[in-house]
Amino acid sequence: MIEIRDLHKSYGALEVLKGVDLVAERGHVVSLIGSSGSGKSTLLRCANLLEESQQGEILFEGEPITWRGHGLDRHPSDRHQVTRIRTNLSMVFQQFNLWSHMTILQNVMEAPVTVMGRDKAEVEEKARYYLDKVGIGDKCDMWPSQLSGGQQQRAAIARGLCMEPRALLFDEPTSALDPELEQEVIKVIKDLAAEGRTMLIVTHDMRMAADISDHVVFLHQGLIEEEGPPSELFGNPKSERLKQFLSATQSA
Ligand SMILES: Nc1ncnc2c1ncn2[C@@H]1O[C@H](COP(=O)(O)OP(=O)(O)OP(=O)(O)O)[C@@H](O)[C@H]1O
Repeated sequence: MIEIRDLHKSYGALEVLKGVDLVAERGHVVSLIGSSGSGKSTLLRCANLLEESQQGEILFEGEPITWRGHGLDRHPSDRHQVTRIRTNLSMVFQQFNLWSHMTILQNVMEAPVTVMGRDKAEVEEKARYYLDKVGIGDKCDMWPSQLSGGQQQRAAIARGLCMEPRALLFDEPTSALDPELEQEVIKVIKDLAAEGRTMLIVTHDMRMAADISDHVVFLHQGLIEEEGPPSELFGNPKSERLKQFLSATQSA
């Protein structure tokens, strides 16, 4: 379970998150929707300790993981804790960030072997398993540049999975995919949630949010305007802002 309580985040004078409270239950898929600039990615980045928040708390399975005061990654013991948290709460980025000088298999194995110190042979077995699971088991020895955008995205998901995290944070997981591949990625995400992993997903794709989510959160200018099960949020939106947002996305 991920719990976010009264989270505030500013970039200089720009207040991006203004007191966000959110709960993602274990094994649930929670989608974050909202206009560009509403703070969705910032919220994910705070949960993955890529950003420091100024106020509030984030708890992962009851443990506070909020970071504040002395800069991320500076102190060796902090670095250790950051690594531990990131391996439990793995993030899949909008840009795939695959290492161009490593094969797909090496990319997927890198963090578990070099950062987490796991046994190489075991990691390789898992890496191949997860690459198969996302449908690119035959691309292990290729370079990222030899893969299509959708295949690179799936490699990035396999890389996140190979760390065997208890939660996955996705920033626009299907943005570069054609509809068929999008369905494959959606299936992977649903399977992972069914295994008990918690998923927090930022998306502009309302169809996907409706299909995949247990809970949908609509952010507006750094605050939660409305949240609930997808059937309610999309079927019977209450806030005028959400109604406007949904009709704008439908006509886009
Ligand atoms: N590193 C940064 N430094 C300064 N401002 C930033 C930084 N990152 C994000 N912002 C600003 O914070 C606000 C929220 O950005 P964020 O990326 O969280 O929004 P978003 O809802 O994910 O948007 P989008 O849907 O366009 O991805 C924006 O106004 C953005 O310009």
